[in-house]
Amino acid sequence: MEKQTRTLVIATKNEGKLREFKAVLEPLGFSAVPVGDIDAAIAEPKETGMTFAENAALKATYYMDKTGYSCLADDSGLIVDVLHGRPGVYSARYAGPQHNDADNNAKLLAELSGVPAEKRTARYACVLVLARPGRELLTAEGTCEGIILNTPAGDNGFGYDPYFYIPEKGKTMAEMSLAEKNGLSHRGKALRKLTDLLR
Ligand SMILES: O=P(O)(O)OP(=O)(O)OP(=O)(O)OC[C@H]1O[C@@H](n2cnc3c(O)ncnc32)[C@H](O)[C@@H]1O
Ligand SMILES: [Mg+2]
Repeated sequence: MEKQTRTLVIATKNEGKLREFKAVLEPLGFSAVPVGDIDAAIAEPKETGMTFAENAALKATYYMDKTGYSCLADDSGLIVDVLHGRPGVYSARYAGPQHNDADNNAKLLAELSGVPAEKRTARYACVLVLARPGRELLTAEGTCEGIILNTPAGDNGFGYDPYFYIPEKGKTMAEMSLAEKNGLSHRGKALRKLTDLLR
């Protein structure tokens, strides 16, 4: 019973997200198991929602139904002001369905070409949904403000992190350790809210 309630299946196929989840959840006594370890054959659901919240709920419910476990899903993305919120919910597939970080970053830079630094404001947003058999969904969200650089810096993180600069820290998210990123990121904030709800 104890173990059952403390195991969280992480409903993501993204290794970068999984690393961040484990770093926050495991010290709090949760065992964070990627859904691929439960059943590698489960196909990814189509993310048909128009919002992060809809897609996070869709993924959490889908994987709970497939596995029978409590499943924690994350839907997140990059919101760029001068691009009217793009890529937003399409962040993973901005440059096409292949989910390629390099292609997505190249497209982002092309869209921002000629835009001066002061107009390159952006934020990351994350919505987490925990689906538990027979219970209501739990939701938590977080955001993190930054500026989109023209040249990448750092090798940590994933996705848009080498271009996502945090002025207060004087570095990009890809220049931060896992712990430092989790301390201020959209996902870290959402995760702390969610684990508070579980106490
Ligand atoms: O759906 P799952 O399987 O969780 O994995 P995914 O990568 O497809 O995840 P999303 O559908 O939520 O798309 C989120 C995209 O937004 C970007 N993103 C989100 N959080 C990020 C972060 O912390 N650092 C860099 N890029 C991030 C990145 O391109 C992600 O692929
Ligand atoms: Mg996805």
